[in-house]
Amino acid sequence: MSQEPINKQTREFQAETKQLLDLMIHSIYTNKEIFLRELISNASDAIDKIRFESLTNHDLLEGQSDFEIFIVPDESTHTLTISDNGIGMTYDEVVENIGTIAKSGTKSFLEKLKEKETATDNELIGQFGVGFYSAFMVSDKVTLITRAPGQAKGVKWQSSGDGTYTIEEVEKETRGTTIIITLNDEFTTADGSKENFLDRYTIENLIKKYSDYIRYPIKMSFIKEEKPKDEEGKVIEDAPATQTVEVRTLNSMTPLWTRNKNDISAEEYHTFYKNLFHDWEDPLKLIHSKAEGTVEYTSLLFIPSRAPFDLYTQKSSSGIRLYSKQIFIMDNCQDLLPEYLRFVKGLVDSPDFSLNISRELLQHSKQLKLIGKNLEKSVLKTLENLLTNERPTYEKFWKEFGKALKVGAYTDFQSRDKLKDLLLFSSSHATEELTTLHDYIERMSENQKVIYYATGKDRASVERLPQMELLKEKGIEVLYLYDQVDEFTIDALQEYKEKKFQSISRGELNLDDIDSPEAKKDTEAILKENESLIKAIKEHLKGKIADVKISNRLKSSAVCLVSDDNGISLSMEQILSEMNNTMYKASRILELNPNHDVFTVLKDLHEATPDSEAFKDYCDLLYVQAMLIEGLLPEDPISFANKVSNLMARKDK
Ligand SMILES: Nc1ncnc2c1ncn2[C@@H]1O[C@H](COP(=O)(O)OP(=O)(O)OP(=O)(O)O)[C@@H](O)[C@H]1O
Repeated sequence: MSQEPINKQTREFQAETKQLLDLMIHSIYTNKEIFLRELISNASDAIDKIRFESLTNHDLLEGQSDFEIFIVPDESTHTLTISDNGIGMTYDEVVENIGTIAKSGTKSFLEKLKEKETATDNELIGQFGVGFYSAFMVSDKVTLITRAPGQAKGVKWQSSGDGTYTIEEVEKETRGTTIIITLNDEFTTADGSKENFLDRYTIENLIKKYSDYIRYPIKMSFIKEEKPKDEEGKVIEDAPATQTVEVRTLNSMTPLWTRNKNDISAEEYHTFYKNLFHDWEDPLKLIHSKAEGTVEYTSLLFIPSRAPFDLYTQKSSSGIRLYSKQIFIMDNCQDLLPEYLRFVKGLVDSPDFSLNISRELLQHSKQLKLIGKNLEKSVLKTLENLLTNERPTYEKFWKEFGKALKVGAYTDFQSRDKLKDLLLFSSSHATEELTTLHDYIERMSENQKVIYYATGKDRASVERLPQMELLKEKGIEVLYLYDQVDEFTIDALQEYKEKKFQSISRGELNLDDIDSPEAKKDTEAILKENESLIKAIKEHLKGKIADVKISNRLKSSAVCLVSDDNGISLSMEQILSEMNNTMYKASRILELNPNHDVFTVLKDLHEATPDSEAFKDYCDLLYVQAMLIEGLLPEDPISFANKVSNLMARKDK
């Protein structure tokens, strides 16, 4: 670094940051007081970091190891100052962390906010940490002065939230970060405004409410007015009062999880959760447990009420924090819970971990694996109990996180078995209700050999499938799969309680009466009788389909497209092609309904002139019809449209 300080520069915020600041300033969030919680949480994180790093590099502390956060309200300047002696930031870190939005969650938050479809602003904003920028909700100007340990110079950053900020190097004696908020007039006087953030009593209450558990003292000075006392210790009433400054610690610093769970109220748990994980809503469920024995730990886990927007993107990280004897080691501790449970938030505190354990070592630690196993077990047990005893709550959970469990059952071989009883599906059994696989089996008749399922984008499109008609008529229940992952999950499970899964659009239907030897004989007879017709259709559609069959699954529709039992299904082919993977193709089988009038027309056309244009057009039209029913687009829509038009104008011969 050069000796000369870097002079003041004015820089522009990144476009997305500007957008976020605009939202803050124009105040979409009514609960403005949370700005203090956010800044204190940042300060506490910064102290956590230096505390941790100083274990291996004591010099970082620069001789100052009493960690603290200090708050100074100043009536004369209308400022509120929050200082910490944490890790601070270098010049580049300030630019990186404060001028840009690096977090994908924030980006997707902004996108969602633009759409404004799913929730109100308050709900949305509550779902992600508004962080540092929340200071702009209450201020005209924010100044940040910071110095990282070992750096000769500090950095001063300042902005009025108007799209630009200034940054320069400055002298700063002590390590850490000081944030000076110049409060907007609205927040400096008690009259006419809801909040006065210069009022010590207000600040004290806010700290109690949001930041009581913070592990470092949050201090503020109070002016104490006292009348002097005489030699006997009696107050001298007529003497003028003297003012003394008294520094008080505002928070109790007792980590909630170390307390006895019978002494903790639901509200305390919820406030703790909301503060630590920046959620706006209470958690759906919490699990607080202590384990002693081979491995000793306390865990406090929360199942949120709502899934974050980025849960299913790869960037989403685990929400588990690791502590050792109440000292923070790391957040996003991925190895504690399997990937599919990454929506679970919480913490683990175990004296069995050394504080300076590296992520790499941790990954291989036996204790971590053991704790992880127990945590997974207790989350699944909690979900099982919810499913059995609190079905509406479980369904609420399922709506938010069901997909995570389905992905788990598909990708996590070891957990598949544990997850299968927790899965819910729509089915033909009841319109509004979801079913477990267990309940499906319970309702099955003794003769039913397999569990039927159908895929489609929603209930209406599945119910319109021609293949459904027969099953409905026979009163056979069919699971409806709407989610892309569903079919992968079903494929991975293969069977449930020894009943295999069977797509209604694949292979044989395995229905007793239609697959009976007599029915088979019938189909074979029709096939034989129409051998040359079938051959001609197959020949004409060569390259598009693998086979033509006489169907035993159609009632009133003329055709349907199915795939065989090997390889992938048609719906999976579509999913893969949406992911730009066109390597895998389902083998298409065109099934014809021999009882449909179209079949007779086709037969007559073929018998009259085996290779007439009309016959070929009819084959094409039937094929495209079958594709459309499956939600597939015709390869040549113009030719299809022309053929339909010709038919409508009865120009075909
Ligand atoms: N007091 C501080 N000391 C050191 N670094 C800080 C401080 N405040 C903020 N930062 C840095 O700025 C970054 C951005 O802060 P911001 O509050 O916007 O988000 P965050 O804390 O990362 O996320 P979230 O608020 O969602 O937990 C932090 O990750 C941290 O690196």
